[in-house]
Amino acid sequence: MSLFVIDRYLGDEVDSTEDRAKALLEKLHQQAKVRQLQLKCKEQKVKAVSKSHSEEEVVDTVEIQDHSEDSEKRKKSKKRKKTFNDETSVEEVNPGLDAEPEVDNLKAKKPRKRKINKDEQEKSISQEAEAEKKEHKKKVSKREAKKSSSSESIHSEDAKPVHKSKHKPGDEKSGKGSRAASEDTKVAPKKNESAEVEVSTTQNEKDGGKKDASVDPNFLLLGGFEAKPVQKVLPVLPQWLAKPNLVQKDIKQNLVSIHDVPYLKPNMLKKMEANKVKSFFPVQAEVIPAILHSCLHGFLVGRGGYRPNDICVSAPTGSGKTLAFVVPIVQVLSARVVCEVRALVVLPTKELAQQVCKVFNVYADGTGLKVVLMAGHKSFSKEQETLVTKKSFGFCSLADILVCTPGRLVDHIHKTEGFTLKHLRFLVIDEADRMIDTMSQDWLPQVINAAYKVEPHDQGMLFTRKMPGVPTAANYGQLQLPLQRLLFSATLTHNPEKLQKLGLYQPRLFTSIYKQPKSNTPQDQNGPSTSENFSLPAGLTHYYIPCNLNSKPLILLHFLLTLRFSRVLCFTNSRESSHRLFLLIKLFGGVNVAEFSSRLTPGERKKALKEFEQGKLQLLISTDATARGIDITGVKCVINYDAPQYIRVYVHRVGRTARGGTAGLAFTMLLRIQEQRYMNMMRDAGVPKLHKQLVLNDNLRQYEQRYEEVLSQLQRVIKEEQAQKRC
Ligand SMILES: Nc1ncnc2c1ncn2[C@@H]1O[C@H](COP(=O)(O)OP(=O)(O)OP(=O)(O)O)[C@@H](O)[C@H]1O
Repeated sequence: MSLFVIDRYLGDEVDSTEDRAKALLEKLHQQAKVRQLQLKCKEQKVKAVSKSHSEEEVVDTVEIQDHSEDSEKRKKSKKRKKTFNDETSVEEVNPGLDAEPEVDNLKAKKPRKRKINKDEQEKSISQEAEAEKKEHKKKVSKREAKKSSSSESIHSEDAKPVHKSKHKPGDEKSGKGSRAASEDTKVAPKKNESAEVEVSTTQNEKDGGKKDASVDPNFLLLGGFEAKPVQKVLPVLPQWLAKPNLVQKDIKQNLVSIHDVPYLKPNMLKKMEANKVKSFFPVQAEVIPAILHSCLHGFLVGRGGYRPNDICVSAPTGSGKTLAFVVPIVQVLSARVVCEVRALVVLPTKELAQQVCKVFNVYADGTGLKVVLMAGHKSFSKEQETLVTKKSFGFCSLADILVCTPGRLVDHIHKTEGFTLKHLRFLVIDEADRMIDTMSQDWLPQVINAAYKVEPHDQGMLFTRKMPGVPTAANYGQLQLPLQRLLFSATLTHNPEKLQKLGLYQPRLFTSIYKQPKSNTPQDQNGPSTSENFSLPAGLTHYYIPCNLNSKPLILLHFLLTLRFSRVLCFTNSRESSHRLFLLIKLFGGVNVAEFSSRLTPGERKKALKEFEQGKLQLLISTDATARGIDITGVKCVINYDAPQYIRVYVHRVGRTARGGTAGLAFTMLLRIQEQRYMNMMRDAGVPKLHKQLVLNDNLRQYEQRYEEVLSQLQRVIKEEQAQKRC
């Protein structure tokens, strides 16, 4: 019989956990022992009856186990074999009874059993056997029902091993352990187990698996592997971008007396008054003290690991950003003893570099500071001469403040002997968004490498600068010069990915583009959006003029000749278009006009700008070369003869008027086909309402005849120019 048991077990060995099998076997073992005790007390006849019952029971039990162990796939067969070999000593098995109570019963009944007669014994045994049989049948039917049930019953099967795996192997050896093991299949799980059970059960219910009535409530239900809705990941801006320092847009309403701005020295205040600057514009009132504060503890040495915050400024065109860096740099550097390049200002164009250099010269006058322009306006060798000089003891710098374009700067870094940026304290990047776009030229990493370059003879020197790394005591134990980056633009990107290219250190953002969060949603709490959203001068009024290709030049002539607009800056999208329009207006006559584009030599461009500024020209026709940063006083009106393709271009073009808190007009000529796209672009960028300016055909008729004549002349002139070019 026992051999049969073993064979059946081995043959049908299937999935269940080791623990569960052990516990079950332990239970069977106990029951067999009890049975043995009982059998010893019984007569031979009774034994035979009992044996026949037991045989039936064993078959049942084996069947039950076959069912229950269908899921025992992970059990190792070796171990299993061993366990069942041990079991071979069990002659009879009665799996339906709980072991322990039976033993107790037996102990109590033993003395009495001797007295009861054979019939009574037989009766009681057959009753017992019947009861056992019924109980087994019940269990078998339950298990079968469970097996046939859906995924829920699979979960319940899975649950059992989890529950049982909590047993300590040692416990199973003792009787107590065996009871614990047997009880464990029915008793509610311990604290953390119950959590698992509850979660899985509720999940199961949630998942729509209606609880099968046939499932034993004592079994664990695990599972709930249903796909859950994936939460959308919202972009979160870094704190410095999400919560910037707000700069007021309206200049006139927010002027701050120069005496109310902290950290300014009397010398500087005097100089400002001498230049008729009595109040600071909002951006200056915010940024100047911030830069000066970062230099309070000496501009040369970063003590105890001190490294100043980098500063980013995004303020409208004409809001005074230039003075916001010129004033603090000049004040701080005027305390220097030895002339070294301590401030480097990088700008995208020659004209801009010249303009900024001029402002530095005004404020550095009388301080002993040397301001040098390096933008390709002189030959390379002449620039080298203005940068360094060779003395008996080595090279000496001739510049404290260097204003340059990136191309020329990189050339000098590599080719000018004795030129060093090792003492650089301020790196100013004006028109920073444009400069980020030109980062593909790799100029910034080259500047940074030059600033942190350590030459052999520098080793062990007091202020040798190391490339900033992890802030440790060792890294900051040494005194060194801090390098601070200052970024300025009217259209500075708020895109952290782009700004990351600049390797900013704990930056502070000063901006006039800031939307207060409307709600508590995470999107709104992120502060300004990273989408292209710009602020424009408060004094600027925007118009658009619906037109067609033929009426465009006539409308311009109407503005100049009839409406008598003066100091008009007119933008086209290409230098060819610029030149053609310039020739047309010139041939038409009656307007003082000049052009500004890369067709002209730097000298011709300079002359054109100067004459326009002096009011000698009524109209300056330009490409986007003058769109950025150029500060021409008195520009009353900007006309976009060709509609700009990008919002940044629009912002910079129209920003040539309404500067420094003054009023200005911006007109854009739009073909019917361009209108919708243009309006969408303006709306998305948060540009204030555009006014429609209609020009009646009647007003243009007076120019039509002359215009026809000029067109034929224009063809001829252009042909001549092309012929000259070929020669
Ligand atoms: N505090 C001030 N008081 C009077 N005028 C000022 C003051 N600050 C700047 N300005 C004048 O305002 C004009 C615009 O200044 P600036 O060129 O610095 O503007 P910006 O912000 O750099 O413009 P853009 O973005 O176009 O380069 C200049 O003519 C400048 O002289």
